[in-house]
Amino acid sequence: MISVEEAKKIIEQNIPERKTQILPLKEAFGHTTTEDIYSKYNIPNFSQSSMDGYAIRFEDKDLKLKISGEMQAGSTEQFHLEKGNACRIFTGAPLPIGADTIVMQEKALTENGYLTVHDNDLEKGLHVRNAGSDAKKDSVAIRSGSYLSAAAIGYLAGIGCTEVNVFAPPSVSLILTGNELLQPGENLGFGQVYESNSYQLESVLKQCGITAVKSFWVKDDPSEVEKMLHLTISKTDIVILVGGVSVGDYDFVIDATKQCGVEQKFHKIRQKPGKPFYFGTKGEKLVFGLPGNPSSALTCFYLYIAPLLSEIMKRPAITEKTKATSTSSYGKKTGLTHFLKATYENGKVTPLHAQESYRLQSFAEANCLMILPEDSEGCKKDEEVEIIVLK
Ligand SMILES: Nc1nc2c(c(=O)[nH]1)N[C@H]1C(S)=C(S)[C@@H](COP(=O)(O)OP(=O)(O)OC[C@H]3O[C@@H](n4cnc5c(N)ncnc54)[C@H](O)[C@@H]3O)O[C@H]1N2
Ligand code: MOO
Repeated sequence: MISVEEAKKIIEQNIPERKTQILPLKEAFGHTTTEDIYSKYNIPNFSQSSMDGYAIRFEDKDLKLKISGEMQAGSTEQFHLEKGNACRIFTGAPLPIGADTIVMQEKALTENGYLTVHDNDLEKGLHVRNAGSDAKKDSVAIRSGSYLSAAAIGYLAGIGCTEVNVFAPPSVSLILTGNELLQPGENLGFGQVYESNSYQLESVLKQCGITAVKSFWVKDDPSEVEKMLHLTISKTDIVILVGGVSVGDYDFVIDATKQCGVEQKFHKIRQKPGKPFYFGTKGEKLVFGLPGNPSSALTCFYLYIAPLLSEIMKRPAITEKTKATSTSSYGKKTGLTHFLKATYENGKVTPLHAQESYRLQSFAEANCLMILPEDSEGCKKDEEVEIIVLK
């Protein structure tokens, strides 16, 4: 058995080469750019008004100005503003040639086609959006390695971009093993268990930006497990087997990985939950074996697979390590790192009541995992501990 830190290091040493992908802009949310993106145009492409009002020459502000024209958003014809004149203008409309300042209509009086300005705060250039102020023609609008937030997608659309080169999400297969598993919706019979791992894992994979997930169910039958592993390794970048990684007579996952030529990197970690976690590789393909207990499976995912996916796709992490003060004491034996389902608020962390790995009830309430290191005997009330916040 290896330590949590050793397991993390081994996974980091086996990160496959990153792939890139060109995506239509509307599908690129949450991805990270692989190259600088240039603006083909000055944005805005013309100087424009940011208010409904009147365009004037600043030097004319104290004169009675003749309103000699009108510009609305979408006007494609240019208008020349002569000295001593004003032009009616609306938000987003091009500034007339010669105008340099916008007077808000609330700060102007009009009478018989003439305008007087009543704005003590008027400055030259007020309410003018200069051409190229949001992006300069032929300059970098978004740097390589930028996370594409909703705002970034909007900004790229605003400079006329239609597609972007991003780090590609790996494709993932989930193989759920177990004769006892039943789909939610069916009547639960004696000895049966609702299959919940694919639900939580597909959800958290989605949170990690992975939508190309295929889930397969196989019985506890060595040849079925092997056949499915063989098929999924050939078709996807990452295979996650769930259940059947322990030492029982019907746990066939480790044998199947051997039969499929997967090189074992580790099996079993000194941690609770998730002790029998498995990791192996076949070429660039990664194979994980998550323990079947739902709480163990999800904990291992947060600890090891989520950070790996963030690294592959250069996305922000979905967890964050920080420190907090424990509101209660918690005792444990030395030898395993414990990850307790807990709640975190205002710098304080409270371990929840149900820590057994078959239970998801406390996990459903938790917003963090409290870390009690391998060599510790737990923590005391008011002691500072490390936690992993689940975003
Ligand atoms: N003699 C030993 N027995 C066990 C050990 C050990 O060290 N020595 N380790 C225990 C630990 S810790 C864990 S964790 C489990 C892991 O077992 P497996 O990965 O082989 O998982 P299964 O036996 O297939 O299932 C465990 C448990 O989880 C339920 N399960 C499985 N898949 C799903 C699913 N998709 N949805 C919902 N529930 C699922 C399954 O019904 C079992 O109750 O091994 C211990 N044993
Ligand atoms: O480690 Mo197991 O994952 O405790 O139930």
